[in-house]
Amino acid sequence: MPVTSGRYGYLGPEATFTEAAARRLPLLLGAELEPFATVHAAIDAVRAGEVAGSVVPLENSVEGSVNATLDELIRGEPVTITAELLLPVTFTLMARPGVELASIRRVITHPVAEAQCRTWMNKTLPEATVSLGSSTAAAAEAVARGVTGPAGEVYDAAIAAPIAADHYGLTPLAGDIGDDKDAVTRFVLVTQPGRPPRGTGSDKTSLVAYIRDDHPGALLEILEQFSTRGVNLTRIESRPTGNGMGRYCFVMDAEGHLTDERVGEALMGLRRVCGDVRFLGSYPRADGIRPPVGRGMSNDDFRDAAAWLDSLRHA
Ligand SMILES: O=C(O)C(=O)Cc1ccccc1
Repeated sequence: MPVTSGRYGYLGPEATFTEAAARRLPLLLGAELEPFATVHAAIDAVRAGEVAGSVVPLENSVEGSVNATLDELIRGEPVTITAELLLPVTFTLMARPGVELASIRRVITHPVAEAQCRTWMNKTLPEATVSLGSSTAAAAEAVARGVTGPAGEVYDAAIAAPIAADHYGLTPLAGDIGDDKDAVTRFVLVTQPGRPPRGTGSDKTSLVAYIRDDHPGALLEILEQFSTRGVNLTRIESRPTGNGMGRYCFVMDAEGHLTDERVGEALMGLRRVCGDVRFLGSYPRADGIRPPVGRGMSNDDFRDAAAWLDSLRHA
């Protein structure tokens, strides 16, 4: 059994949006935080027991899922989500002191930031090329240190969090350059599998369903498990399993907690119709929404029905 500690990891280096998210997570208040260079390294440290958990970006309101994170949840040794946090993000273009906006030709940033600043970049710096790095802070650090790209190219500027400019000694050239001013990113705390936090009445359950033998209606079968039990899905996404062309799994977020009868019944249904099901955790919703429970779908309704069946079987 790996040894865990009170330390937590996050997608680094220092001054990433993920660090800001980790510092806002109530569960991690006062915890020692350690940066990791990639999502993979941050989650592998959880698997190895080097840290008690890691905070990673999962999805963005504009760009969608962070595939590096989804793939860690889908493949390899299982880990679970214990908490989520929503963070508004604003982007700043920054360069070494003395570099002028008009002279910028090469920019580096994280893929999520690149997607969100595309309109501004096309309008303001149409000649510039944008390279992708492992995080916005790694991009800022590369600019500050004059790190060169694979073809020896020097990056003139980075798109990163406003605090990254201060942190890496760069000069902000333009602030709030995101196309959607209300963009929000969802971050999750990933830990080793274990008993989920208690249900709060405002919870989400994440899971991965792997199809058993591709066949017509396979996705419908999966969806039916939720709809017939009145469980609303807040997200569903297909990802390649990594085991051959055309093999997909579905990553889903459902409303409710593992201990809710309707969620438990839906999970049992999935277990019957899927090749495999990976439980990715039940945790409090960051938006605090308490969705209404449909008629006949409450815990009491399910328990009452189970007791009735039992009475028939044992009459
Ligand atoms: O690169 C970062 O700073 C991250 O934490 C990932 C990210 C990038 C862009 C928006 C939100 C999160």
